[in-house]
Amino acid sequence: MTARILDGKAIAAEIRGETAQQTADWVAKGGKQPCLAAVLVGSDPASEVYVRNKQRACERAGIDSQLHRLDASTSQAELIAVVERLNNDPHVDGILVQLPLPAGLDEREILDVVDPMKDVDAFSPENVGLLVQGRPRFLPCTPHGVVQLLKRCQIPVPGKHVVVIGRSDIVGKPMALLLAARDGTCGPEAANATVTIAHSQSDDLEGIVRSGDIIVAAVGRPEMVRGSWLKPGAVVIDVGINRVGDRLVGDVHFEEASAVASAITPVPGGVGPLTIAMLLQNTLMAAKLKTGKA
Ligand SMILES: Nc1nc2c(c(=O)[nH]1)N[C@@H](CN(C=O)c1ccc(C(=O)N[C@@H](CCC(=O)O)C(=O)O)cc1)CN2
Ligand SMILES: [Mg+2]
Repeated sequence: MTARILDGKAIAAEIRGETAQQTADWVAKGGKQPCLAAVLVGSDPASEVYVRNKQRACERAGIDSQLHRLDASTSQAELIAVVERLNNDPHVDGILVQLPLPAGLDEREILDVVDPMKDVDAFSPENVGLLVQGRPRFLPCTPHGVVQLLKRCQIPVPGKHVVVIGRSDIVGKPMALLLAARDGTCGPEAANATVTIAHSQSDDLEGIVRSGDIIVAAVGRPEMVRGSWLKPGAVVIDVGINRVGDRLVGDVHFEEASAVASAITPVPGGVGPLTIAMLLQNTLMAAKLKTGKA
């Protein structure tokens, strides 16, 4: 079997186009141009690329953007003060603090300060809580991107066994919630899957992965999931982005997996671009929510 390649880059472009149109319609009707403020602390090269790509995507979608660059030596109190200033700035609709933060800064405490109505990453406790309760405000970008990818590639999810490998706050946990959501919860994104969360400490991880119809790999370990771990015909969604020398690889061994799976996302060009596409949607939604017209 040679797996079908799920072209996340093309789907992200399609979604960005839809958001650009929706933004133009909103502004034409007298709505305020949405504005996204990104906070980048330090100069991690990958974060620099992601923030630049977010700004470029905003520009192309007709969304205003700001970049607040802070030195790696910024203190916790200084960073909190910047976030609070953005919370109180009426021009700013969406705020994101690019992760990871430099060592010494308490990520959780910073994310707790972001105004939940401007929290377009959906990382604040209030927005995570709403998602858990099945009445989300903003959907978290990467998991929402995965659900859109599955939907737009017409991959059947209801009733399927999805194995999510990884339990991070950003991907694993919200991914499992969205995929397991029942109709009428989590909006049209409800997926009605049977979900297993597996991780590095799971007994018989290979056996668990082999029981999955759909595998979402988000462990952060280069090429950890081997082709021999997969059920023939499984769908493989690789959320990992790992730099190995000058190569970018996912958490799945792509060549081996492609020989066994029915469909697979590449790295790069799979899930990554969808994260940014979904961020734009959340930013437009934040601008609309402010007026009570979302
Ligand atoms: N505040 C946030 N921080 C981080 C998030 C996030 O959603 N919010 N996610 C990741 C980084 N990230 C966005 O911020 C992100 C990662 C990767 C991509 C992407 O398009 N990747 C490309 C490859 C690009 C490359 O060469 O590195 C791909 O997969 O094709 C977009 C966004 C952690 N931090
Ligand atoms: Mg990818």
